[in-house]
Amino acid sequence: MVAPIAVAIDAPDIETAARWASSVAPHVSTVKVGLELYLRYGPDVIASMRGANKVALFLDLKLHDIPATVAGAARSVARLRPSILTVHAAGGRDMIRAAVEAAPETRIAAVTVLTSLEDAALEEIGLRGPAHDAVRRLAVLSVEAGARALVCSPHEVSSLRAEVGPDITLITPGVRPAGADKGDQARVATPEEAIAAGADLLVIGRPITRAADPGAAAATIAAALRRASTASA
Ligand SMILES: O=C(O)c1cc(=O)[nH]c(=O)n1[C@@H]1O[C@H](COP(=O)(O)O)[C@@H](O)[C@H]1O
Repeated sequence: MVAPIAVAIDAPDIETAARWASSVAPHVSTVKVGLELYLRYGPDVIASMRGANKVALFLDLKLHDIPATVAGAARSVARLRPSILTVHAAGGRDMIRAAVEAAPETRIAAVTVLTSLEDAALEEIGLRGPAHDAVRRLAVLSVEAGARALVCSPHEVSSLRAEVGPDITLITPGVRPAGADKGDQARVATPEEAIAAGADLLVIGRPITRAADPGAAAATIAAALRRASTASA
């Protein structure tokens, strides 16, 4: 059984991306293409990720603009049939709704507060914190605007679940196996903690892609999640 993990394929070139995708694909449900690859290669990178891999495609463009522009952008990429497309919740209610209406076949995921930000950073940019409250505010607004998925850190998952119910997909980056380098992530937890908190899909990049063998790293995390779910059953 594949694990509910979206591997962030943040690779510098399409050859590396294709190699990482095919090595992790047997172990995970999803691969995520973000700005680094999409801005360089556009739709070609999506085709290359799909290739022979039977994985869902998560397109992480974090759209954030006026509603008409976001609607146009969402319409442009909807024809690529990504299973998930991200927008920034901070773009506001009308912008989120515009994306949802423009891409009805795609699950629009609203990014609440980036997992790289902690409370001091929120204060600096003038977003009323603490992070936990800002995430809740943005999540409620996003769901009211029609978003069916939310991106938050593992720290906010259990309270968001209580707030938005079982039908909204909760996606958490900021995931680090015990002992792994946090890098630029601020609000982090282990894969087991994120799933126990109620996350539906874990976004994991560098702990897998920067390992000597990305396929083995993905398999190890997937096995740890299976063990944790058997132990809690
Ligand atoms: O939307 C995202 O996927 C996202 C939102 C967020 O708040 N934090 C965050 O790290 N991400 C993405 O998740 C991935 C995390 O990668 P690693 O830090 O390497 O595991 C990157 O591709 C980020 O762009």
